[in-house]
Amino acid sequence: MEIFREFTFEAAHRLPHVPEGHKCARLHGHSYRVTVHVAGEVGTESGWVMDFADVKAAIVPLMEQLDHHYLNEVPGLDNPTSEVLARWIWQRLIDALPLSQVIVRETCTSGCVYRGEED
Ligand SMILES: Nc1nc2c(c(=O)[nH]1)N=C([C@H](O)[C@H](O)COP(=O)(O)OP(=O)(O)OP(=O)(O)O)CN2
Ligand SMILES: [Zn+2]
Repeated sequence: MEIFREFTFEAAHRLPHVPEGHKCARLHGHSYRVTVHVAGEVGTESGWVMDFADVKAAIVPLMEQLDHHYLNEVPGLDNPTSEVLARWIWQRLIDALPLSQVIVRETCTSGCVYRGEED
C-alpha cells in the first residue's frame, strides 16, 4: 500500500537556461506543494505502512533549506525546475524512506511526478 504526506513552502527562483525573453528567466516566486509517497506493507499490529509523523520528520530538514529561500542559491538547485527539485528531494529522502514517488507542484496547474528514474 502507499501513503503520502503533503508539504508546502514558499520560495523564489529564476530559470537560467530558458530561451531569451522567457518570463521564467525573471526572478519570481511560487507557493510550492510537495507530496511524498511512501510504499510498504501494512503492519499486522500497527495497521499502518509508516507513521505519518516519521514521514514528516524526514522532510522537515529539507523544507528548512527551501522555505523562504532563493532556490538558485541552494546547493544542487542552480537550475530549479520542478523536475530538478523533485529529483533533489528524492535523492535526499531515499535513504530514510521507502519512496514510491515525489510530486512537486509549482502552481495550481503545473508540476511533475518523479519515481526515481535515472532520467
Ligand atoms: N517542464 C517545466 N516547465 C516549466 C517549469 C518547470 O519547472 N518545468 N517552470 C516554469 C516556471 O517556473 C513558471 O513559473 C511556471 O510555469 P507556468 O505553469 O507556465 O506558469 P503560469 O502560472 O504563469 O502559467 P500560465 O498558464 O501561463 O498562467 C515554466 N515552465
Ligand atoms: Zn517559476
